[in-house]
Amino acid sequence: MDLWGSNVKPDRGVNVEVILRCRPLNDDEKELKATSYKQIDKTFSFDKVFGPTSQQKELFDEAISPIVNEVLEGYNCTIFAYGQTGTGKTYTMEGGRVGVVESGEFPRDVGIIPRAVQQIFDVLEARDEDYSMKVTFLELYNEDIMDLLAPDESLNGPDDKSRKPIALMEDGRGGVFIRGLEQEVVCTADRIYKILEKGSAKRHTADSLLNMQSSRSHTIFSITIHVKESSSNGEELMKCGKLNLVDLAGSENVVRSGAKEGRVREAGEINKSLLTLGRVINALVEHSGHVPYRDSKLTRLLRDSLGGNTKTCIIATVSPSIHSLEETLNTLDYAHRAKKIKNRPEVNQRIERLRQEIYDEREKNGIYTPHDRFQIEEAERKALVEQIKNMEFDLVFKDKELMGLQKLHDTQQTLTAELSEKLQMTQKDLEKTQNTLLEIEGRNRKANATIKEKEHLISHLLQSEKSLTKQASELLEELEHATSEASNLFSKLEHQDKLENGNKILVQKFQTHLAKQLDVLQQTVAASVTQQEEHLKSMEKDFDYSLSKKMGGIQELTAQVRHLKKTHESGIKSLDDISEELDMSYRSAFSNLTSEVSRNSSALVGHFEEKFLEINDILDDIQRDLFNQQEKLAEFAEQQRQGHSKTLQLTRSMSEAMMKFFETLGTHTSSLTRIMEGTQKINGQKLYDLAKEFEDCAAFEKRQLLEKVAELLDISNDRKKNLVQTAINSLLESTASRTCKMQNEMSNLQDFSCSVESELTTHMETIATNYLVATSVMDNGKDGLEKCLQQCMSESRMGVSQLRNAQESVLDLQKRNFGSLDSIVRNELETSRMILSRASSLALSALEETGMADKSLLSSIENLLKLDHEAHKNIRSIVAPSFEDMKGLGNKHYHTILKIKEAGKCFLDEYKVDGPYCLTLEKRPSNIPRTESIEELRSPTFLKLTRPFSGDSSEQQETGDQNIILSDVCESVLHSLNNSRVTLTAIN
Ligand SMILES: Nc1ncnc2c1ncn2[C@@H]1O[C@H](COP(=O)(O)OP(=O)(O)OP(=O)(O)O)[C@@H](O)[C@H]1O
Repeated sequence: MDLWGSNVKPDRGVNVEVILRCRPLNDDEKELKATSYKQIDKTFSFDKVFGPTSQQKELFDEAISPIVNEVLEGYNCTIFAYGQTGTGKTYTMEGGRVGVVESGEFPRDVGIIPRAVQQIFDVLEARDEDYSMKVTFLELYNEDIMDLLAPDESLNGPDDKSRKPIALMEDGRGGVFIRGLEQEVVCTADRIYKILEKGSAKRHTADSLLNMQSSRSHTIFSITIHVKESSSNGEELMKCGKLNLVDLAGSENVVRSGAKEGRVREAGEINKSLLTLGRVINALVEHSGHVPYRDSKLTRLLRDSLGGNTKTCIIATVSPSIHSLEETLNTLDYAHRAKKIKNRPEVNQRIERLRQEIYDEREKNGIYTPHDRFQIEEAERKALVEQIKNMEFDLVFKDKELMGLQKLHDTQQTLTAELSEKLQMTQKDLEKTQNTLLEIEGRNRKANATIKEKEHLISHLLQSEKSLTKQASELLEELEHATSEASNLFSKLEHQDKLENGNKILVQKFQTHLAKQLDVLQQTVAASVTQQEEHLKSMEKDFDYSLSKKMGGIQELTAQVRHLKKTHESGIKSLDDISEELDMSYRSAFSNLTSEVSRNSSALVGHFEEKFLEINDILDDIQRDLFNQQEKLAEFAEQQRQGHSKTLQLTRSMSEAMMKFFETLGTHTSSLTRIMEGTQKINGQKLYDLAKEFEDCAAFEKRQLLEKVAELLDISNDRKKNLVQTAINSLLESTASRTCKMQNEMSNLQDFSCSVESELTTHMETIATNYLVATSVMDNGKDGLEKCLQQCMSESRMGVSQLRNAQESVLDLQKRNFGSLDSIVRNELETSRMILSRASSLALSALEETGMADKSLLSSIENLLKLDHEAHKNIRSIVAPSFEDMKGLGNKHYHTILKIKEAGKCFLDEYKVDGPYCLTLEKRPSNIPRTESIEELRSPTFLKLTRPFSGDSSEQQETGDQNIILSDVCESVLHSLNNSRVTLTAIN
């Protein structure tokens, strides 16, 4: 008869409860800042979740306390702690030391087990019911079950090799039991704490990278409670509840846990148990027919808790560190799947018949049984003991067998794993080898095909070579012919080279001649300019000198005239005085009148004569001075005229020289153009001849070789033709463009010469007009000056004649007075008075006239001076621009010469750009045999393209393109010869 639960209806299936607990960051993780805000799109749902700040009490009260109550109701309950190492499984299950419990409050880090124990005792004590409590504490290490409550004397420590594992037995009803497992009956909570502490100390631990005190085993702490209750119908009921508290080993992978040597197996076993646990969970979730409980001892022990009649709670512990992310996700996935497992919890209860039994059992005083039942039971017991003994014997045998089989199975599994690994490797190797084989086969096929192709080609080539060898001798002759043609061509080129050299010398000569002529011209112009400048300067100097001298003379004249005037005035005054004296002393000194009058008259006449003579002298001086000036002016004018005419002559000669030079330049330019055109024509003709000859030769070759290697030769000939044609075209193009450029330059030069010529003519004309203007102005000045001088002279003459008239009239009066002195005494006074007054008035009028004449003379002199100044100014105004013009002309002339020189240089450069090239075939050295290959012909020893140049590196660089083009021509000739695979005889 089933003692427990046979008369109890099973509860409806309930899911495994899953709680998630995340521990806080430890100090190392805080230092490493191992948090992350990386978002992972995965959702897991759990019954309860406890964060890093959650406390032990909080977790117990909210999640575990109800389970403990259910245990007290007679249910079997299991609480697992599952998670990566170091995530707080042991902390959650056991926690810190309990120590001394004050006023029923544990220290805050005390875990589930002590708190559950405390709750059980509290409830049972409060109910005041009969109960008994037993605890077991076992460890599953490397698939061996160890009793952590075994007496101390059998153990020497956690790693004691003498520790014997205890056997896990089938109970025959699908369940298991552990033979020899110590069950300790406990009456107080303290006792349990001690047992727990002792057992924990014996547990296998090791330091791993993730936890300094890492549990290397699974532990199961079980509390079994028997409680006797009275039912409503007065019957006594016995309820039996069992609480399994399972602390699993870390679920991390071996590598990450840093398992050292010897610990790998340990990790493997731990993983094996956990893997089996995972498979069992999967099978239960997926409702597979077979649940592999038997694959590990852990699953065999927890069979009831997974899919059985036990209420199960899994506490999944995780770390908040980013470094544990993968493991955390695995734990979450594992726990989430486990949540789907359904158990069918049942209450373990039976009707109390033997209260005494419980009492005895508790008190350990034996059990009271009625006699009849005792006999029956005793018989049953004996039979059962016998049966058990037999069974135990069988079991031991079977256990041994099983262990042997298990070991065999394990060895087989390892072997299988190794073999499968080897198989996989071999398969990979095979695949690789197959691939390599395929590749090699492919290559082989290709190589075979290539060999066949090459064989075919070789045979074809051999045939071709034979035929070519035959042709070679024929071609040799052809080549000799071609060589002689080439030597002809080279001699032609040499001739052209000579021609070009002659041209070059001509150009150089022309340039030196041009330079010389230009230098002479420059010197002549400079000399002419300086001479003219000197002339003008001396003219200016002379003019200044004459002007200053004239000024001195005029000033002297003015002073003398003024002196004369004063003298005249004083004479008149004394005359007046005398007449008045005469008048006053008329009556008293009439007798002395004649003598006095005659004396006075003679004095007057003498004075007049003297003054007249003086005036005459002065006037003569003035006249002489004026004559001198006139002569000098005439002389200056003549000199100036001569200077101008000389300048004109020089300018004309210069112009003629320039004209001649430009004519010579034009002739040379046109002759050069003609030479260039001739050269171009000759070049074109030669190139045309060369192309024609080449084409003929190529056509001939083509005809000869067409039958044998028609296709190859076609391509070769076309290529050769194209090459030669392109080279010729480009050469022609370049020659034409260069000629065009040269013609342009020539026309530019001619235009420039024309413009210079016209400019020169204009300048000459301007100079001539300026000269004429200057001459006419000079002539005009001279005429004006002459007129002034003549006027001055006539006025002086007039003055002299007037003075003479006055003298004559005075003398006449004197004569008349002397003749009729006696007869006209009385009337004489009147007459004398009249004469005197008349003389006075005449003197006054003469004075006035003299003053007037003086004034007019002075004004004439001033006018003359003004005219002289104006003439001087005019001359200066003419001379200064003449100077400037001369300088400008000199500068322009200098620049023009420079430009001409530059143009000459440009012309020479241009001529050089199109400089001669010559293809020289040098003489074969005597030490090389006549039948050398074409490759050696390519060597510069035999054939080279040279271009004579003046040694200027820049010139060489500038003309590099022409070199390349001609090189290409030469290269193409060589190429064609090379392609023909012929040998060349000596070239001389
Ligand atoms: N919730 C928590 N609050 C505070 N400290 C904790 C918490 N969980 C774990 N710890 C601390 O983390 C460390 C590791 O915890 P524990 O040894 O319990 O991990 P474990 O999962 O049992 O590891 P293993 O599988 O290696 O045995 C301990 O020092 C423990 O005190």
